[in-house]
Amino acid sequence: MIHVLVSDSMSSEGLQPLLDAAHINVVQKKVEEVDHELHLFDALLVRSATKVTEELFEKMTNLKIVGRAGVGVDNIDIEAATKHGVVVINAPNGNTISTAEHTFAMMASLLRHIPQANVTVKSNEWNRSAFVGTELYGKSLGIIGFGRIGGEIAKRARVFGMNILVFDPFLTKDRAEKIGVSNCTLDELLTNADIITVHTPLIKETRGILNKETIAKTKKGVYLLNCARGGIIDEAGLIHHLENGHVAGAALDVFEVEPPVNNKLLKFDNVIVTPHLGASTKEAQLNVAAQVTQEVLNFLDGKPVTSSINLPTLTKELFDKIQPFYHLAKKMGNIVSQCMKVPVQEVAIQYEGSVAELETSFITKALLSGFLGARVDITVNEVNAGMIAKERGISFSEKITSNNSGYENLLEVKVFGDNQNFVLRGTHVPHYGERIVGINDFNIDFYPTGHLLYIQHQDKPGVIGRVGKVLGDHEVNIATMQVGRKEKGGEAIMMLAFDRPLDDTLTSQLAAYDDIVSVKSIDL
Ligand SMILES: NC(=O)c1ccc[n+]([C@@H]2O[C@H](COP(=O)([O-])OP(=O)(O)OC[C@H]3O[C@@H](n4cnc5c(N)ncnc54)[C@H](O)[C@@H]3O)[C@@H](O)[C@H]2O)c1
Ligand SMILES: O=C(O)[C@H](O)COP(=O)(O)O
Repeated sequence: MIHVLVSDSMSSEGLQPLLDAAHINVVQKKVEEVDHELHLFDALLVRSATKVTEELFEKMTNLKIVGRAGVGVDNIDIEAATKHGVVVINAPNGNTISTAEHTFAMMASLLRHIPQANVTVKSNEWNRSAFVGTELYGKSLGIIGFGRIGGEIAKRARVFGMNILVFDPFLTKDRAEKIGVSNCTLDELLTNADIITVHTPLIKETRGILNKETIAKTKKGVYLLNCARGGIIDEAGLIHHLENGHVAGAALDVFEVEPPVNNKLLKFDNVIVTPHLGASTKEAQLNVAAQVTQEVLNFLDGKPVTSSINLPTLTKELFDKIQPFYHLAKKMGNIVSQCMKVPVQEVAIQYEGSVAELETSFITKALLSGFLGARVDITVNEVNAGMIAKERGISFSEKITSNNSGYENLLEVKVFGDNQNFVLRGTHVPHYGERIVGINDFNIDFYPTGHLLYIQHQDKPGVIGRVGKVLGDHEVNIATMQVGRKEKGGEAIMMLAFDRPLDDTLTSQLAAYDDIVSVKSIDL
C-alpha cells in the first residue's frame, strides 16, 4: 500500500484519481495531526500553508515526492528535499488565469471604490458623491514582470482600452511582439503609468522594486497593485506615499508578513486588500490539484514527471564523473546571466577534450539552469531548464568539437542577446578545481566563487589605481585580482574578488570613469 498525505485544502475533484486508486491510501490531514505516523507516507501534497522543512523531511523517512499544488515553492526547503532524495514537483501554470483575473478585479475595485462603497450601503448609508471613481479606459497600465500572469493581464487590459507599458529585463523581442507590447525601461514605466501592477518573482532584484524612491518617480495620483509576493512593493515606502497623498490607492493580495496582523496599511481607506486569494478559484484549484495528482501518480508508477524542481536523472556512478563539470557549468551559466542583463535569444555551448565524452546534455542543462535561475520565479534545475528556456523563447544548443585549445577539457558558452553577445570559457583541473579561462576575446584565469567584479576598460596608466582607490575609500578589501588585454593601449579587462558583496553605489561610481567601459558585479 502507498500512503499519500494531503496536508492543505485541495480540490477533491482534482485529487479523485488518487482517491480512486485501490493501492493508494490518501489521508487528508494537517502534518501536525499525524505527527506519529509521518514516517509512513510516500508522498506529500501541499499548497503554501504547510511548511516543508528540513525537520519534516527528517521525520518523513519514507517520503519520495512532494507535490505543490500551485506555483511558488518558497514554503518547501528544496535543498533539504534534494539532500533527502525527495523529488519536488509543482503546477506552474494552473493558476495563471485566476491570478490575472484577481488582479483585474482588484484594479477595477480600486478605481471604483467598490469595497468601500459596499460597506457603506450595508451600513444603511447612501452616499453616491463619496465614491466617484476613475475609468480604466484610456489609462496607461504599467506591468512590472511580464511572465505568465503579466502576459494574461496585458491581454485583458487591451480589451479594456488601456495602454500597456511593460518592464521586464528578460522579455525577448519575439514574445513581446507576439503579445503586441513593447518593453520600456523601469523609469519610463514609472513616469508614464497611471496604474502599476507587479508580477515578478520575489528575488534580490525585485525585493522593493517599488520603494520610497521609485514610487516618488511615478505620476501623482498613481494606483499600485501587488498580487504577486509581499515585499515586491516595499510596504514602508508605500505607506510614506499614501500618507503624503502621492499614491491615490493600492490593492494588495500579498504582504511582507502574512497574515498582516497590525499592519499599518490596513488603516488606509484607499488601500483594498484580500487574503492571498490570487489562486483561490474552483478552476485554479481543480487545475493545480489535478496536475500534481497526475504527476504523483506517474512518479509512483515509475513514469517520468514533467514539472519537477529537483529530480536527479543520472546513476550515481555517472553523476560522480559529471559532478565537477556540473558545478562549473552551473556557475558559468550564472556568471553569463549576471553579465548579460538583457533579453537573450540563444545559448550555445561547446565541449572540448575529456568532458565531451561524458553525458553533455546533463551539463548543458546544468549551465542553462544556472543561467535561468537568476531570471525566473520557479526553482530551475537540470530537469526543467530546457522546458523553461523554451517557454521563454530562448533556444539552446550544444556541440562537441575536436578543437585543441591546450586544455584537457574546455566548456565554452556563447550567449546571444539584444545588441549584445557574451562568451565565457571554463575548465576543470583535477585536484585543483574550476577555472574561468576566457571572457569574450580575452584570456584570464580565476576561480569562480564569492563576490566578483568584472570591469572592461581601456589599457591606460592609472585605471587600475583608480579602481583600487575607489574600493579602498569604501573600505573594500580586494581578495584577488586578474587583468587581461588584447594589445597595449587597447581594450582590457579586470576580474576582482572580494570577501563581501559590493553595493550598487560603488559599481555606479566606477562605471562613471571615462576609461571604464562597463562594470558588472557578480555574486556566486
Ligand atoms: N497571489 C497569488 O495567489 C499568486 C498566484 C500565482 C502566482 N503568484 C506569484 O506571481 C508572480 C508571477 O508569477 P508568474 O507565474 O507570472 O511567474 P513567471 O516566472 O512566469 O513570470 C515572472 C516574470 O518576472 C520577470 N522578472 C524577473 N526578474 C525581474 C526583474 N528584476 N524586473 C522585472 N521583471 C523581472 C521574469 O522575466 C518573468 O517574465 C510570482 O511571484 C508568483 O509566485 C501569486
Ligand atoms: O504561488 C502560488 O501558486 C500562489 O501564491 C498560490 O498559493 P496558494 O496555493 O497558497 O493559494
